[in-house]
Amino acid sequence: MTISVKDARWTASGKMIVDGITLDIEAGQMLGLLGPNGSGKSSLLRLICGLRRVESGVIRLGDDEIGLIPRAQLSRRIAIVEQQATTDAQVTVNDVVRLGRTPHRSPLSQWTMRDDAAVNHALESVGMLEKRAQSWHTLSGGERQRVHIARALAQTPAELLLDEPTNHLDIQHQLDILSLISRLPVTSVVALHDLNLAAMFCDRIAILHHGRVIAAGDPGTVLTEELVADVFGVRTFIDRSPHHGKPHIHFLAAHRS
Ligand SMILES: Nc1ncnc2c1ncn2[C@@H]1O[C@H](COP(=O)(O)OP(=O)(O)OP(=O)(O)O)[C@@H](O)[C@H]1O
Repeated sequence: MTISVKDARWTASGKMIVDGITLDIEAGQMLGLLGPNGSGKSSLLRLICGLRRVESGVIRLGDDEIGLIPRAQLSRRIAIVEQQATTDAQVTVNDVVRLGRTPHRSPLSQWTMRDDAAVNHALESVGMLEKRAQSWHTLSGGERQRVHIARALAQTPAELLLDEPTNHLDIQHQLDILSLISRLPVTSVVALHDLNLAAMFCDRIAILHHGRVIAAGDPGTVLTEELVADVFGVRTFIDRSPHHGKPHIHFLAAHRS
C-alpha cells in the first residue's frame, strides 16, 4: 500500500467537507475519484499531498504518516497538479517544467544531465517538446494543462495526484494523458468527471458524495445505473464496451424526482 487514508476528516467554515474517508491505494495503481461538484475530491487530494492537515484520522504514504514526513522529502516524493494552476507569465514552457526538478536540487547544486533527461522525458510524454521555447502566456488552455502535467512528471514522483487533468484537453489529448498516467510506474489518484474515461483507464474508482466514499472498487462493480442515478441524479444505461470490455455509460436524461 503506498497511500492509505483512514477515517480522514476535514472541516472548513464549520462544514464537514471530508467526512470520515477511508481508502487504500496499492503501489502502481491508478485510482479515479469521481463525484458531483463539491463532493470533496479536491479537498481530499490536498489532504493526501499534505497541503492540508486532517483534523482527525491518519494519512500514510508507505509506512510514514504524512504530517511527520519532512517537507523536502515529501516534495521529492509526491506531485500534485491542481485545477486552474497558474504560473508566472514571463517564463517559457521549459522554465515551467524545470521547476519540477526543484525538490531534487539544493540551492548550490549544478543542473545535471539527470535533470535534463527528466525534463526532456516529461515534455516528450505530454507532446510538448517542440514548444519548449514558447512563452507560457501564449499557450492554449490545453497546452498549459499539458505543461503542468509535464512539470509534475519531471518531479519523478512515486505518487502523482491530478485534479481534473483532462480539463481543457481535446479528446485525443484526454485519451493520451489518461493512457500515459495509467502506464506510468507510479501510484496515482485522479479526480475526474468523465465516467466513461474513468472506467476505461482507472484500476479502481471511488465515488464521493457529500465528503464520503459511497462506493469503491473495480469500475465494473462500482458503476451501476442505480449508483449513478443516486449520486449524480442522471439516468443511464450501462453495458460493457465490445471494444475494451470496460463499462460503457450511456446517458439518457436528467433524473429528477
Ligand atoms: N477553504 C474552504 N472554505 C469553505 N468551504 C470550502 C473550502 N474548501 C472547500 N470548500 C467547500 O467544500 C466542498 C468540497 O469542495 P471540493 O473543491 O473539495 O469539491 P470537488 O469535489 O473537488 O468539486 P468540483 O468537482 O466542483 O471541483 C465545496 O462545497 C466547497 O465549497
